[in-house]
Amino acid sequence: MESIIEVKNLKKYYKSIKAVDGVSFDVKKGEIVAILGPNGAGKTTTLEIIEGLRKKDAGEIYYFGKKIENVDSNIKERIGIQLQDTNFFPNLKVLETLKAFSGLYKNSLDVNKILKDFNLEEKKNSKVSKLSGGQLQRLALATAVINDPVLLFLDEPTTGLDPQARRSTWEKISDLRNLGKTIILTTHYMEEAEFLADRIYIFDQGRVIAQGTLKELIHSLKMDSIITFEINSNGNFDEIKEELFKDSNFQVTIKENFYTIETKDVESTLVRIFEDAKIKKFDISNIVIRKPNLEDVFLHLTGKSLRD
Ligand SMILES: Nc1ncnc2c1ncn2[C@@H]1O[C@H](COP(=O)(O)OP(=O)(O)OP(=O)(O)O)[C@@H](O)[C@H]1O
Repeated sequence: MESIIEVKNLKKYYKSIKAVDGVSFDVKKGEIVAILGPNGAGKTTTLEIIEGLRKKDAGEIYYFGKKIENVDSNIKERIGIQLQDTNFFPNLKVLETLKAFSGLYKNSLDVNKILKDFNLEEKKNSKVSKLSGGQLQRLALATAVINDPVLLFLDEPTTGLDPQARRSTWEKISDLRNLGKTIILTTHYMEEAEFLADRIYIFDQGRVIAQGTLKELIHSLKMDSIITFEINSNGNFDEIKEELFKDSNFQVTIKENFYTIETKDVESTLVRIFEDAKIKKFDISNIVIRKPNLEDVFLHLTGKSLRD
């Protein structure tokens, strides 16, 4: 399938900080690609280099199959950018803001249709400074699509939003994909990448540490389920705590009285846990069996949590 963006061995160093350290990826026509990573992983720097807002130190960038050195006006007409913090003029009204953005392009969509599509009709005469976080985010998305771009860059499109506003932004982004847009977004929410992305690149410390579809990334863990539970004992539990399941081939993590066991065989693992509980006289509570997620992929690769 046709690549809309391709990046090869991109680098950007700030003195000793390797913000982007040899990143390669591509985005194909019609897909949503998520760059997932913790704070400081290099997501924004990567995006802003491709958008032409920062200079690269090394690497190659291809737009629509052609190698480019600068993001020229031809490309600018065909892309839409939502920055991490869009600073609108606070005293400008919503409609005025959209008109100002539409004036930047040769071709732009009808402003009234955009107001409707992004559920901002009621707010068209409100000053930007009076908008809620969710409304501001919708305005940022609306300004990013005003030129009807082929490719959309969304930098952390839902950071700071409450769960309801986040959901509705996700729906909006899905609608844009259904309209045929190609989208690259950054996020540090694994749920966002899980919900939206056709393919995911996991970033850490300026590098791509894993990539694939959600299914492929989870599959790479080679575990089917994760069982967590709490153990309580009347006896001196601390003494046996580390010894429990030591003779098993379980992958066990202990945090206070909470055990996490990764397993390919839920049934036999559960049998073993309850047998041990009976023999060694401890109680089990709060047992949860869940499927692995992107957080587990990240934890396995880096030994740390996405939100540390
Ligand atoms: N202009 C700059 N000068 C110096 N260091 C910078 C600059 N911009 C970014 N960095 C550093 O580069 C690294 C990557 O930053 P970047 O903003 O790209 O990460 P990020 O993954 O987007 O993080 P976040 O999720 O917090 O936005 C960080 O260590 C950051 O402090």
